[in-house]
Amino acid sequence: MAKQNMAKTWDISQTLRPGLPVWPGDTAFAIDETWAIGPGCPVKVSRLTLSTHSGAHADAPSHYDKSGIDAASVDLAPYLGPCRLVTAGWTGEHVMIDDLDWPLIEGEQRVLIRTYQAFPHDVWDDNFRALHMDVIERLAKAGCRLIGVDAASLDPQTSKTMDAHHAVQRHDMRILEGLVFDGVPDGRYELIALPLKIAGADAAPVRAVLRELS
Ligand SMILES: Nc1ccccc1C(=O)C[C@H](N)C(=O)O
Ligand SMILES: [Zn+2]
Ligand SMILES: [Zn+2]
Repeated sequence: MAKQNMAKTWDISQTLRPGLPVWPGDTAFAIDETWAIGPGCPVKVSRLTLSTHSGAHADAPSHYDKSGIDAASVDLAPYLGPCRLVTAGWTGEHVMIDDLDWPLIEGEQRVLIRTYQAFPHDVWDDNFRALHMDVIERLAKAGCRLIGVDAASLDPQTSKTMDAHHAVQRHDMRILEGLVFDGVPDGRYELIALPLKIAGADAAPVRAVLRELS
């Protein structure tokens, strides 16, 4: 039988590992052995300790909305389907409306925004580029249901008002953060990034993948 051509895929997830850069003060990633293979024990089993916002993850509405639903309750449709990866300019605390190519974005239900030329895998970046809330409003008007970023948050690290998250809340959009776009060309892909089904969680890790559209 002819060898089936497999569609090209890109893993856009961070590796969850000890030393993973996390939000200042948040829970460090740890993995510990509960059992080890040896005499009388046929298996290795480990225990994970991690923040809900570790690595590539999906915020649940409960992260920014006191009456918001948890990660186990979100509909999966936004996290699975065609998306557009675009690159914002490289300067400024916020990605502004003029930093994005709106004719490419118009009509896209899932929009991924690259702010890093090279993802900071091994250091925490206090100055990641946030999205101006006007960008969220314009994305919602353009039909966007899910926003994905390579930054650690949609809002600046020092934000107390969480303007971008609350604009997302107003339009009931969904969020992916901590994605890694290095080596992935701008363009249209199939996004696969399903949040783990964790009851009560304000966010959940995802194994985020982009697949060539057939
Ligand atoms: N771990 C945290 C602890 C406190 C405040 C924010 C965070 C974040 O990680 C930011 C989050 N990813 C966000 O959705 O904005
Ligand atoms: Zn988050
Ligand atoms: Zn967030």
